[in-house]
Amino acid sequence: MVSCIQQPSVEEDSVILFSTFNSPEEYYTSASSFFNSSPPPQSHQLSRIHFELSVRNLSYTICPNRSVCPSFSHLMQKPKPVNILKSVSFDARGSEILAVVGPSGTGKSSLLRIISGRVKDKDFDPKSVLINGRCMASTAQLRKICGFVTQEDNLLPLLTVKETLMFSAKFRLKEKSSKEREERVGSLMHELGLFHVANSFVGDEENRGISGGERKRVSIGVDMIHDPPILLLDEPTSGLDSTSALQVIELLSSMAKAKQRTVVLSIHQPSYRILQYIPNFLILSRGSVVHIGSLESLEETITRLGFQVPLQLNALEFAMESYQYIRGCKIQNVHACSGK
Ligand SMILES: Nc1ncnc2c1ncn2[C@@H]1O[C@H](COP(=O)(O)OP(=O)(O)OP(=O)(O)O)[C@@H](O)[C@H]1O
Repeated sequence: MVSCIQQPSVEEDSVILFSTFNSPEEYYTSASSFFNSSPPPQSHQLSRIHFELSVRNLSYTICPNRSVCPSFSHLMQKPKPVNILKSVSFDARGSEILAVVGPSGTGKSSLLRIISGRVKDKDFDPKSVLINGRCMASTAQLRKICGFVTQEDNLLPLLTVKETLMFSAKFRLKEKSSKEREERVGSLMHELGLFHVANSFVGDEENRGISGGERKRVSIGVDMIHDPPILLLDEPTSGLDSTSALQVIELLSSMAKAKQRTVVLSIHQPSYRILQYIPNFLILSRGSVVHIGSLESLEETITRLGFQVPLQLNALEFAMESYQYIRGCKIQNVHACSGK
């Protein structure tokens, strides 16, 4: 159900905010019927729809569950609940990349899995995730709106790139005709720069196929086939050489801009060139937010705390290496990221 639509003004390049929807298709259909009133819909108008992702006071605790043989149970400690995320709040805007960074085991993957709806409803409160200001009702709703690219790709080595995307289209675009699915796969391959390898096997470590960067782009395509407005990626550059990593981030940045998509990704040690494509960072330390904002604002915070970033490091590297020192300098204004 779309409950609130603001009249768009194309001339003013206005942002259209929809409050409630059940899926991207529903959203786009509503948008197009809205535009249908007058004048007729234009693709550039539809592409202006923004989805702002907000997270408010998100906490996540797991109680590890281990089933043991009763005769050994007296030897084993009862697992304690693990508090993985603590009151995490941030905003991610459409058309931009927000990078989640932090030391290993700090909760980056858990955060992305939760927002993408891959965690059971009973384990967290879906209401702590808001899209365009409206609380999400369930993880099922999140799964429909957010595409999620996991760190490990789950591609079938003996399928070609085109077959892989057609396979995903068959499951995720059930209501479309095969011609429409073929068209969607074609435009996606074009968008992802995969046309030249359309008929190459994906391959794996044993059967050499496409390159690592191309595999990553295929994985992104598999989860983008239904054109989700919010795209979450867990370490999309891991295992890639610096050039391929840069290509993936460049691609995500241009896709975010072209279709007003909201991109949130986790990343380890981004290179200087990659940093140019990421306007905002969310730094996590032991499940808590220690900084949200641009690299420049991080630098300012570090200086304000009396530290100096060494010449050979950038502010992010310094913050990551000395995170225990900057813990506690949480920037309270969660709107810093969205410039509100
Ligand atoms: N199912 C689970 N059972 C027990 N502990 C878990 C479980 N899932 C996550 N954790 C713990 O939660 C913490 C955060 O894990 P998470 O994978 O989110 O971290 P991360 O920042 O993505 O790490 P990395 O950068 O190494 O991938 C870790 O200490 C991890 O051991």
